[in-house]
Amino acid sequence: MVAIGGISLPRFVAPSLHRQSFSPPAIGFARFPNRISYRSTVALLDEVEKTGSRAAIVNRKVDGLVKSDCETDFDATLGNGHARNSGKILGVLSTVGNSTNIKWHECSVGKIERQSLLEQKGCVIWITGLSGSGKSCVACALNQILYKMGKLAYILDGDNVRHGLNRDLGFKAEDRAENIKRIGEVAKLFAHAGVICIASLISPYRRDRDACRAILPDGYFIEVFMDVPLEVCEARDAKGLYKLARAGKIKGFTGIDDPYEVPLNCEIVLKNNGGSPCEMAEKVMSYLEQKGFLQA
Ligand SMILES: Nc1ncnc2c1ncn2[C@@H]1O[C@H](COP(=O)(O)OS(=O)(=O)O)[C@@H](OP(=O)(O)O)[C@H]1O
Ligand SMILES: Nc1ncnc2c1ncn2[C@@H]1O[C@H](COP(=O)(O)OP(=O)(O)O)[C@@H](O)[C@H]1O
Repeated sequence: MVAIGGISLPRFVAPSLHRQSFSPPAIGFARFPNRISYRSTVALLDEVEKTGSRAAIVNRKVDGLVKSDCETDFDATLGNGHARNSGKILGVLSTVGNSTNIKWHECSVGKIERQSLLEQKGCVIWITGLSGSGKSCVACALNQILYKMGKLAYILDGDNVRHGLNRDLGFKAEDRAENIKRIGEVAKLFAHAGVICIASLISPYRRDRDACRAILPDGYFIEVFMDVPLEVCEARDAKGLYKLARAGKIKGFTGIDDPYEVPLNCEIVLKNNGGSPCEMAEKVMSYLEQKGFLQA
């Protein structure tokens, strides 16, 4: 661990911190001296307008950009994939679920361009585990480490999203399924935006987690299991909810009278006594680095 500005940071971030300043990068073209200039951007955009496609940018390999397989996958899962799955394509209009006569709009600034801008790859880190297992602490520690490295992450915390988007949902199985589905879809959009999206929610049912995995390209859904026994979570009881559940004042509480299905083949397992949240986040960082998510 190293202590910088009163914040303890794990070893993982120390080398880069020695080399570079802490300030978050400025936004705008000025930040990318090694990238395409404003003048040539305008020229390219003119060409895009003329040809009506993003191919001008992609095929000219500006800044080494090439449309990758993964982007094709993302495009498919975002729009056309759904239309194709619905089996009903009416010329350029599609029917997706109950949405009739809709059309997918393309833009010349795509995932590859955003990745290049952010110097990272968007993905979803899905942290699952019992209440009190340490999901939020790990999510926050991970977010801090990434921020200090100049990487953009965003946390979708079950508790927080239930304050807004999912405020209409309770804790019955179908409400949890809807909660997880919506957060999965939002997380996919963040990943497509190039952001490292950290979803932290109990997500107790395997089927619901697997459905979120299925809407992302292979490798872009990273499931992290907080492997902390119920007794430990209950002893922590940070919010006093286990006590209420044991007293019968909360019904259907995960681990008490509602099931938690342990992941069978997740990417990362964080065991109880595996160290502080920061040390656990360091393990996730190693995975991200090894898989190339910390570069464009
Ligand atoms: N019945 C029941 N079961 C489990 N948890 C409950 C329940 N009622 C309220 N809470 C509080 O809601 C938080 C879990 O919300 P999630 O959106 O993560 O749950 S789920 O994924 O839809 O199962 C959870 O937060 P965490 O402790 O951070 O996990 C609890 O604070
Ligand atoms: N790695 C850890 N080791 C020991 N205690 C922890 C650890 N991570 C979290 N805790 C404790 O557990 C409590 C619940 O953590 P939290 O992140 O809120 O869990 P969750 O989001 O899964 O409900 C916190 O009050 C914290 O003190």
